[in-house]
Amino acid sequence: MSAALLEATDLRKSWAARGRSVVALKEVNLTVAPGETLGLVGRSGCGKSTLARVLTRLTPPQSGAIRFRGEDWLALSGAALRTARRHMQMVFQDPLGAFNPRATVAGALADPLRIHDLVPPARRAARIDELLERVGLTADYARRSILELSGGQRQRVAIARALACEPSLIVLDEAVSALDVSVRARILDLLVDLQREHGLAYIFVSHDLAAVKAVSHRIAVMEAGEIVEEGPTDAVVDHPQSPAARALIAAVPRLIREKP
Ligand SMILES: Nc1ncnc2c1ncn2[C@@H]1O[C@H](COP(=O)(O)OP(=O)(O)OP(=O)(O)O)[C@@H](O)[C@H]1O
Repeated sequence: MSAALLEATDLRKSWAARGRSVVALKEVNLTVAPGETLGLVGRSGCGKSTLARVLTRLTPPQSGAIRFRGEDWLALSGAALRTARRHMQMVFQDPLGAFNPRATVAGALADPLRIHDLVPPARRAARIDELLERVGLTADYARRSILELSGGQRQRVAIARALACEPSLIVLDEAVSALDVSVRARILDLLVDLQREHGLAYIFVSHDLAAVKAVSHRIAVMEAGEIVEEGPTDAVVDHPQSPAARALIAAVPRLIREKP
């Protein structure tokens, strides 16, 4: 039996755009172990978001296989898929698009608790307070509207909503890219703390190698729909082998590169 939490094999995906076909993924293979962060990095348009969407089953691949928690993930449907989905959560760059803008924070966090029947109704309010506390927000945020939050606060609520599902894997697609540097650093610290506490695995998708380096155990470098390099974070950052990895490293300011 494989020890991988997630194992993707030979994923292929093309998009139809303006009458022609764009190959976004060509035979992509990757694995993620329980409790591990795989950083997925590459320049704009290389296929990172497509891969994130295929792994989370927001988009079907043309071919390939995905095993998640020992199950054939692409074969699940109906009630079995709805039940299994809570184990793989996704956080996007713009969480506003992922929330009902009219919802309150409490409403947004109550949805997964109710849908997946994770805590009895009488315990929900207390669980929402706990989740807010876990992401560094006070309980009085529960009453606020999603619209009145800052980008960083909204991203914390998006992470809290993912945590509410008690997932084994969170796919974060450019989840900190829109935040200013100090907020970004605090969210990255939060992700690392949550991983230690809950044994979560992450796929951390970003074009920003400095952010990827800060949180990842391993890095996979994508170029034109393929993973062209993959290895432990230090090996990829210190001794990049592929032109794509070298170009990404050259683009990181020297002070960040040399930070311990
Ligand atoms: N819904 C879609 N319809 C048509 N083409 C798409 C669609 N989504 C992505 N593509 C194309 O697939 C390729 C890969 O795009 P993708 O968004 O996966 O890259 P990315 O690495 O995430 O880029 P970025 O960092 O800019 O978000 C690009 O050529 C893109 O134009």
